Amino acid sequence: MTAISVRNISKNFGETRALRDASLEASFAEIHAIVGENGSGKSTLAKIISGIVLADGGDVDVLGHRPNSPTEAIAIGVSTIFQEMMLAESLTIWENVFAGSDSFWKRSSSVAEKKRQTKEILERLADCPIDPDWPVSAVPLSVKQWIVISRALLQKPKVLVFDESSAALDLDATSRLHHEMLELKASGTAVIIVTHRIAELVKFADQATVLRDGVTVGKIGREEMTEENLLRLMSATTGHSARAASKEPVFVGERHPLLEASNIGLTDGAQGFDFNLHPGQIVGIAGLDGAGQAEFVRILAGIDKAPQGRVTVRDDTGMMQAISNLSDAEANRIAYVSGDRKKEGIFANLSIMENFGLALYGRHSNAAGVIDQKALREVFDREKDRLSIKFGHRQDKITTLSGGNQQKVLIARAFALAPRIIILNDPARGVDIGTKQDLYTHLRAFAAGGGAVIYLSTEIEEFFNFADRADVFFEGHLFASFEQDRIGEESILGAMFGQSEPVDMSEALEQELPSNIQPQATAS
Ligand SMILES: Nc1ncnc2c1ncn2[C@@H]1O[C@H](COP(=O)(O)OP(=O)(O)OP(=O)(O)O)[C@@H](O)[C@H]1O
Repeated sequence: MTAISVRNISKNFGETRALRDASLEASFAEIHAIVGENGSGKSTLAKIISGIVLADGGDVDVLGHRPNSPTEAIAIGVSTIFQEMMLAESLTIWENVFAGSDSFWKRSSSVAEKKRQTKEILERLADCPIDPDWPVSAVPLSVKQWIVISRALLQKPKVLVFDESSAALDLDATSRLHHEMLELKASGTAVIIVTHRIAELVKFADQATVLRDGVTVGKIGREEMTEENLLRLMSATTGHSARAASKEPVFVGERHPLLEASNIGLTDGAQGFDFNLHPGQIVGIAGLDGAGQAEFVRILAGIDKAPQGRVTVRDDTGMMQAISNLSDAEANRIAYVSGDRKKEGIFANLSIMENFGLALYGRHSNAAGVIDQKALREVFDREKDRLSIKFGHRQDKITTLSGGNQQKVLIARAFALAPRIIILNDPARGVDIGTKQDLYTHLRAFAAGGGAVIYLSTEIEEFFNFADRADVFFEGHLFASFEQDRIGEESILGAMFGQSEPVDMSEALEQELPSNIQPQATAS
């Protein structure tokens, strides 16, 4: 039975044609994915189904209605989970879970009951103890994502729309989420999911609608659902799928570490661990949510201070300089790209250009502080071409960009800073597969030129054919380290669950350089 039938939809935002001819048919008891490159119109289509955006043209039938507002959509049984988390940070967890719910449940449940339900669902989903009275501001990004998900699930929807493009969920959490989706499907719900995680989608979606430049270019059923088929349809014009993840030429040069972290403890009194990074090296960082890896990369980037231990970077003269705050990091050309772009990355009220240029003003202004806008625009144009950022005008607000394109602006800003070390904290969340491949190519070229990369990812597949070393965190410390040829799903997953022998990183410091970094032949 058809739950959703939208046909020949068009939608413009000013001059941007977000959807030109989009159609989607989904049944009850079905998991239906919407896939496509960044900016292809996936979120816009999802928002039309949820009544958040109104179509300019075409037929919309959702559960027999054409929802004209989110409230109308909720009233007919549509729940939505969006990319950009809508949470009131100063309120408690339970207040957020039940925000706006009283009108649907007609104040049927007491505060105590709401708290009980919040605790029950969140502990199941987040797999950790939760106090419903905690303020949302105190919980990590992944728990915030679960709060938004719980809010939608508790409404027992007939249609659930899930725009997961930037979901902050690790591997284990993703499988719990898939389990919830399968349960919903079994109870008859039509689950619509917007995703870039093609490899996972192939395992559990029943149908996929593929968008390219605002047009539905195909629908793929369970039997034909392979990564190759999806990628071919998604990127027929760009040929991204054909791009092999080949290794670039490697950096030939400096033998000494560029960055060293010694005796780092993420909590006071913790057993310390060491870490090093050489020029030309790409180090992947993994771990289950809460294992310490996110805190660690923030320390390396000078954002937070290590409770214990010391981070140093070799400066241009060969001296090791301490990194204890952001200005140390900036002075030593360490750039940071956050995956939590809403909290740490973008300034929602500023334009695309302002968001890009903020950190560059110092470099492109004269002695009187006047910014050289022309020079800045040139840098922007170069970076936007490099990362294929799609937008209307430079002066449009950054929030008018699709999620993936916002993320690209932040990556472009990091490159434009001409860093020596780039630290990326799950940067590919919400970024389409073609752009991911481009990002890997840029990062490899950056490393080949003598830069060094620290790349935290919740998708360990990202490390394959890309990272020179993968360091895995477990229970608050660096637990295992794998060189290139040992980077694989089994090794990394095992370590994420604490299943391999911890390595002694102080020994690793003494060891040979990674195989891809050859010492330079010295002319004598
Ligand atoms: N509110 C808005 N104002 C202006 N332009 C918008 C708005 N919302 C979306 N767009 C534009 O419409 C196009 C499609 O955006 P949409 O968010 O639907 O893409 P998407 O496929 O979900 O992308 P992503 O994978 O990056 O999340 C983009 O070019 C985007 O910049």
